[in-house]
Amino acid sequence: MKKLVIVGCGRLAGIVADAVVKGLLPDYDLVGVYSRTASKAAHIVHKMQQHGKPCIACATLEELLALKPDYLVESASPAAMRELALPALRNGTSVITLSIGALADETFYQEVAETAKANGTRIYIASGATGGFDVLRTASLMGNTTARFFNEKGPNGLKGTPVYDDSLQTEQRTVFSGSAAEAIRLFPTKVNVTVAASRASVGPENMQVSIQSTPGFVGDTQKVEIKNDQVHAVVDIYSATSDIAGWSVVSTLINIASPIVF
Ligand SMILES: NC(=O)C1=CN([C@@H]2O[C@H](COP(=O)(O)OP(=O)(O)OC[C@H]3O[C@@H](n4cnc5c(N)ncnc54)[C@H](OP(=O)(O)O)[C@@H]3O)[C@@H](O)[C@H]2O)C=CC1
Ligand SMILES: O=C([O-])CC(=O)C(=O)O
Repeated sequence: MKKLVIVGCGRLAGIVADAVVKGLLPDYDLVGVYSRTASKAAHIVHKMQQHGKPCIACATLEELLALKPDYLVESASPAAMRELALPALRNGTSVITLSIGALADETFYQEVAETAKANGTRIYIASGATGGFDVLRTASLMGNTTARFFNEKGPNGLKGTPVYDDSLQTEQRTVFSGSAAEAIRLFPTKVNVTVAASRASVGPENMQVSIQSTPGFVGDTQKVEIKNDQVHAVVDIYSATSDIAGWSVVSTLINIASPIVF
């Protein structure tokens, strides 16, 4: 059995824990969880215990890593990913991350890659609310490639960000246009998808991103378009909630343990 832990016990972590309970991840034991607010970690532990699965709530990241997990699911934030990636990799723990925005920083990205290699560990970039990383990478390898990313949200999905004002409730507007690197700086927890798609293709500085706010729109559309001399591919995903991102972690974990890999 592989030892699994989770950092960041919110909505998406709950989907992973439920998958363990439902028997969708038979190759893993969820041995520990850690979250900024202790009660969130305790909630997952309680659920696991109700199903006869031992799991502990750790008070610190160090305590969690001392469990010597094989895999750590990061479902917290890009800031958390920045803090935990190197210690986890040095601990012999591979990381499945949803907060790919942390990997927009080139220096950090290289350091993570070198540390993973030196320790026989890996970072797995979950497809999250987008996907098609196989075709994005393949088309990029062919050369002369451009890529762009379009995200549509409702105004409520932008509340608390620097671009939000009440006029967005009645007016459709492009609220951001720039690179994926700039996008994740402005919306640190909302556009991990753009950095993920960029890392599979042209990189965060070269992925052109636009974000449109549409009154009354519920959920997110994430559309990646890649072009080279021969290929034109569009990955266009609408999702009513972000649950697809939690399920993409379940899918990644199944892949890691599977004799047949997608
Ligand atoms: N790649 C993708 O497509 C997507 C990626 N995401 C990423 O996944 C993350 C999780 O999403 P979601 O589950 O919906 O978010 P939630 O806010 O529901 O859960 C995140 C949890 O992580 C905890 N947390 C935050 N920072 C830290 C930290 N430094 N150390 C430990 N715990 C921490 C939060 O604590 P507290 O309760 O104290 O706030 C919260 O309980 C997002 O922040 C985003 O970065 C999300 C959607 C799609
Ligand atoms: O809107 C979504 O579900 C995608 C998201 O949060 C992200 O990329 O960080």
